[in-house]
Amino acid sequence: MPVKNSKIVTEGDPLAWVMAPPPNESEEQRQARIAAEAEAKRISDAIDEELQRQAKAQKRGPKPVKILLLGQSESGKSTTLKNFQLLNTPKAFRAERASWRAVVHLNVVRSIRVILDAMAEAQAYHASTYSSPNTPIRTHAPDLFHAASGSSLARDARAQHPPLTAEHLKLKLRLSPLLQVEEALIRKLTPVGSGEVEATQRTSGTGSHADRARALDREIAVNSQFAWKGVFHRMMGRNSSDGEEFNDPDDPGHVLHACAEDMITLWNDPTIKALLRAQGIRIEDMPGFFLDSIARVTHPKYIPTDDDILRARLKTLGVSEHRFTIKEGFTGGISRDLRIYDVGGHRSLAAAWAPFFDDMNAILFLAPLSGFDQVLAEDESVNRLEDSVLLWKSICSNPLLGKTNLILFLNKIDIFRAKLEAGIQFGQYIISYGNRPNDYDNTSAYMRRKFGQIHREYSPQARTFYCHFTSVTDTKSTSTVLLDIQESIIYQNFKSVSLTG
Ligand SMILES: Nc1nc2c(ncn2[C@@H]2O[C@H](COP(=O)(O)OP(=O)(O)OP(=O)(O)O)[C@@H](O)[C@H]2O)c(=O)[nH]1
Ligand SMILES: [Mg+2]
Repeated sequence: MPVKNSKIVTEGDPLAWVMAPPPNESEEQRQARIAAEAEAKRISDAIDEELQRQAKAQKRGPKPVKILLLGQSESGKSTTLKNFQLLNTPKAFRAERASWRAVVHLNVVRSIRVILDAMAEAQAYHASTYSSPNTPIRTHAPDLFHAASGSSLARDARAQHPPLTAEHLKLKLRLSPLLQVEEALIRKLTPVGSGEVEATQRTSGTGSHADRARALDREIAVNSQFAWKGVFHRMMGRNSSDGEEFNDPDDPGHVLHACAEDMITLWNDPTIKALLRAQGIRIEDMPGFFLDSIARVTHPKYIPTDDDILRARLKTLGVSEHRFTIKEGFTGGISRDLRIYDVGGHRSLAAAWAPFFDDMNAILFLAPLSGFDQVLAEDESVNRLEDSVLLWKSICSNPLLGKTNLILFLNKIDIFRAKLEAGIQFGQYIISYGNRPNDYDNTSAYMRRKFGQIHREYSPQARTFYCHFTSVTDTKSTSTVLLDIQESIIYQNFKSVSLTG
């Protein structure tokens, strides 16, 4: 019987033929099949019901708010992310403090290495009459504004290397174990597959001969924050986050502690300070500067503070998504999912990310104003501020991002101010600024106008220019701005007054 029926049913319908019961089915088999089919249908209905419930819930629930952080390397993207974490998930942020200890240590060692390299260059200079040849370097950006790389300025100053004494050379020798510490820290921070060590420039980057030599130095970049954090959690004692000592006898922190006094002596030595000045190196403006706190950060019981974590420098590799739930109260009673995307700002990639992020509610673009007298680590013929302007232009003009809100942070204004106050002439690097006053108000307003002009001219369709002068290592002022941004995006209602401060 079933054979006949199934034949009739399957005619012209291959799918029905496949689904049809087997030709010689017994009554017992038929019952079992019908029971199995009923069970399968029950399960399938339950799945459908769940899917429908989820779809309804998703329709009802507000969409997640998505923000992409963009900007050149060292512009402050990851630091801004840390501010979002501190604002929305302070407990989780603080629970990970101990993991940052090694990063701070690595930063200290790198700063000391910059000094040791500068000393080596001074020694070489005094040992011979060698003077470096003038390498041709592009001095201006033709289309936007004229920006000089500054190499010739640094070259002039280098002629005044103060001579080093035997005491200096002894100090240099005693600090050499730090080089092994750097290796050990790098190995620990980059478990297999989680990071990469790349050639990069560590100095303030005035493009001098010294900088070119240092371009061969390495900076580590990590892919997944969790991989390296995990390693350090395992290294720590049980109550480490409360300030317990590292229990591991191989902890590189022990060597740092042993070298602390020598590092302090070196950093405070007037000849060394003069030497750094002569070579145009401003360590205090470099990322991850902790030399004014050596005793504290090398103490065996040292646990980084919020400020230390924000100042610690660890280069980002790749892209990472960070999820938060914005708590009720911030958003007037509703709770919303917030997703922040942090990408590595290496030059070859920064602009390439953009098209993958056309569904962002906002792009937060960081342009460090302090880079006006620096060149890129990746390409020393390019002025950093000029590079930021070009990247900004490419984001503004990208048709895929035409409807995305762009929020500009003119960042690192603390370093920017310090440089101007130290007498570094803005107009000497940003040639188009000419000889207008070298003060913060005029120079910052000039740059804001430049970025605003590009935004206006290159946006595919009209949109508002949101700009803020920031120093994202300052958590207090940054949290006010970020709160404003979170709320503005949620309500699709940017408060231009508070954002264009
Ligand atoms: N003084 C000062 N330092 C800052 C400021 N913003 C960031 N920094 C420091 O600059 C360094 C680089 O910041 P990051 O946030 O790591 O830069 P990034 O844009 O994520 O860089 P990549 O990961 O290489 O793309 C860190 O050591 C920060 O502490 C600022 O406004 N002022
Ligand atoms: Mg980063």
